Amino acid sequence: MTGRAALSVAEARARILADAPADRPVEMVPLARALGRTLVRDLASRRTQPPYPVSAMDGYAVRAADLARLPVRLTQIGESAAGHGFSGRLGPMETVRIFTGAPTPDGADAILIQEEARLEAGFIEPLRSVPKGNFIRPAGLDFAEGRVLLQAGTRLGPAGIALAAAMNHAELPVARRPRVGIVATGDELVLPGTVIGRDQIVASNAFAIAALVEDAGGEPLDLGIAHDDFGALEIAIGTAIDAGCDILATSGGASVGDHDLVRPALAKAGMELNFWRIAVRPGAPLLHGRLGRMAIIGLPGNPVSAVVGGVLFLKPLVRALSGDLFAGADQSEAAILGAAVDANDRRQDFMRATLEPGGDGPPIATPFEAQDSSMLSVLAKARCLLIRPPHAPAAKAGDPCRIIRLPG
Ligand SMILES: Nc1nc2c(c(=O)[nH]1)N[C@H]1C(S)=C(S)[C@@H](COP(=O)(O)OP(=O)(O)OC[C@H]3O[C@@H](n4cnc5c(N)ncnc54)[C@H](O)[C@@H]3O)O[C@H]1N2
Ligand code: MOO
Repeated sequence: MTGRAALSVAEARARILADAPADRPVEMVPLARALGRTLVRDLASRRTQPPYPVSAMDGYAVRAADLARLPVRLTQIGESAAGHGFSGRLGPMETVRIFTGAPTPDGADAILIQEEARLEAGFIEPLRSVPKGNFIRPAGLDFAEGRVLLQAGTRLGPAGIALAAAMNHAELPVARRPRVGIVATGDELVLPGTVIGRDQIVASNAFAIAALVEDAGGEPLDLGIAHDDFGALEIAIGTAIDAGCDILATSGGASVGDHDLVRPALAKAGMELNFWRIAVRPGAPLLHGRLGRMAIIGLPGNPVSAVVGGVLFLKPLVRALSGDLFAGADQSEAAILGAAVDANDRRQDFMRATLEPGGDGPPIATPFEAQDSSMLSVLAKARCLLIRPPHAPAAKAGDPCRIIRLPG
């Protein structure tokens, strides 16, 4: 970092999201593949639910007035089960055996549960009176045909998917998952599970970034490892464009060293740079730009910096391109410091921390001693990032703080 004022985390995220195209390609997906997808159109019900009055219990369909003065004896004239209603009509002192979910027969206005009736000499003898409407779910209790029950921008979870099914939609209009090309850069990198030479290290960033993308609702596309030369980077950039990537996420080569070629290679390919380097720790050499319709997020190579940059910037962009109207919402939540922390400098700090339940209050976040941005062993133990605002004064255990939970 140089001494000049760098963008804040919030400004950088806002600029990335402001640059994201609002019109997302739409695709229809079957209900079974809709989990986590975002609706792009309001969904109105194609039917009324329940479509007719139904019984909420197993028992007897009755006329409440017949039970006003007990004892009485009712004659059972038929049965109504779910899927097999009773086609006749209930007259005075008549009853129909009924089961949960079955249509209420014409003439009946209440359900007497079977625990409150007994069979007496071939008749049904109610043990109590019931009010009109007892245990009857009226038609349209849940929803009526034509009503919009799921709004555009809704992220579909189990309940939303069930509701869409109940509304008689087999396929749902959702935003196409953004495709994210991922390229790791560095001469030292080799794939896990291969023979590792001297001076080589195992490439791990692409796996973390792909997992983050998948978790956020995107479609990761691994473009492999590009060596630190213009040719290799050009090929990777070209492959991302040809594959129709919405985003190209690079890792490594983002800093100021002689072999940090990502920015010059992207510039050579025609990228319009939005910004490079921000006031954050870890992950300062973050880059954002645009190459045609493809957004570029250049993440630093340090493994923790790559993940933190992924959580803070790539995830909201993937969410935005997935149709999520709240993609830019603050991801942070309140917590209590579990240990003292030093005063912060001008970079907003995201310290790796444990997270424990705080009883009735907010959870307790305790930062690890080791905060080096190369240490995946610490990141993997962390449950959250403890946010230290720029120029925050020293704070002690018990002070309020803000955190971002880490995925997984
Ligand atoms: N003189 C300066 N040096 C550095 C600065 C600076 O401002 N001035 N910034 C530092 C900061 S902050 C960071 S973060 C790093 C980021 O550098 P790069 O993005 O160029 O990353 P590399 O140099 O390529 O790699 C850094 C580190 O991470 C390892 N790495 C890279 N890719 C992967 C991968 N896919 N999987 C696992 N590990 C990876 C790489 O071997 C290096 O050890 O720059 C500082 N320097
Ligand atoms: O920002 Mo770098 O991520 O300090 O290590």
